[in-house]
Amino acid sequence: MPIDIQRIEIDQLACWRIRRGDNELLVAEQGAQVLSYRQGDAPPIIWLSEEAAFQQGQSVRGGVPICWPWFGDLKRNPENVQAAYRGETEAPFHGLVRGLDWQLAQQRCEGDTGILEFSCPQALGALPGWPHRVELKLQIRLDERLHISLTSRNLGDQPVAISQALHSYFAIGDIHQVSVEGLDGCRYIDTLENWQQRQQQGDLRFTGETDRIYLDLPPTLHLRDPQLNRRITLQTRGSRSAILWNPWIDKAQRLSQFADDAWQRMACIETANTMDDRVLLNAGASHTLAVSIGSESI
Ligand SMILES: O=P(O)(O)OC[C@H]1O[C@@H](O)[C@H](O)[C@@H](O)[C@@H]1O
Repeated sequence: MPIDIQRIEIDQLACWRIRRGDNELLVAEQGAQVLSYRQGDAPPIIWLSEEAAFQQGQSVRGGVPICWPWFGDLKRNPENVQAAYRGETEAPFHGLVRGLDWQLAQQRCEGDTGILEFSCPQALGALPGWPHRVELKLQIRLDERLHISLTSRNLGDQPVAISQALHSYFAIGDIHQVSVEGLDGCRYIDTLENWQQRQQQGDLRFTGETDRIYLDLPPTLHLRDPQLNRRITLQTRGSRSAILWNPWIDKAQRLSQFADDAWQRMACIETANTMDDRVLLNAGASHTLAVSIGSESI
């Protein structure tokens, strides 16, 4: 299986493209953000907005942005995650690293696998308002699936609490037809219903704006897509929570880099450590949050 790894530029962003046979993965150094992933001629698996902007300092809409060292609105995070931020200015949504330049530590092939490794040197004490020293690394591996793993190692001498997510946007045929399998019986927080806690019955179908934090999850979820005749599988490690998100009609109009009708063609399943699944990193401890993404015909 031929593997080709190339550095390319897309507008203002330095990117890496791995080709493995007829599979292609695109990753921006900024935010160590996976931008797109497709297998052969099939529609992409990871969704990238047709209105995506490739500008410095601004997360690209689509792909897999990294939310770290907190997920979402800091004020909605557990106390110890909030306390880790000491900044005077309002804490940015989804943490501090998605618009930063990460460094490519390595690009290599191991047999049939293409590998990129990035590190975020700013997390070692230079993030604004976040005075902790954490070694933060992202490894991306492409074999017949896409494997993304984010490792945080606390190099300080005090514990530090983080929440985080691999904010994955999936490309789908039609939001009205897809379902997410594996959530049955799980607790979730419905952020659109006053953050009330509920319990999932059966598979999830999208019937309106959806913004939920699922808890106590099993390690495998599926996104079933009858229109594209496929089932995307997510296998996670180091995670018991995920955010299921679709902005639907009104919020789509308020989002940056997002076409008014794009909500029909994407759904986010964000592999996470959030709410009571947050991570407390003791001095010297490390934690890896990982997802492997594959697709099969149905
Ligand atoms: O526009 P952003 O900052 O990339 O956030 C997109 C979405 O990210 C999701 O993770 C949140 O649950 C949503 O509430 C949010 O709208």
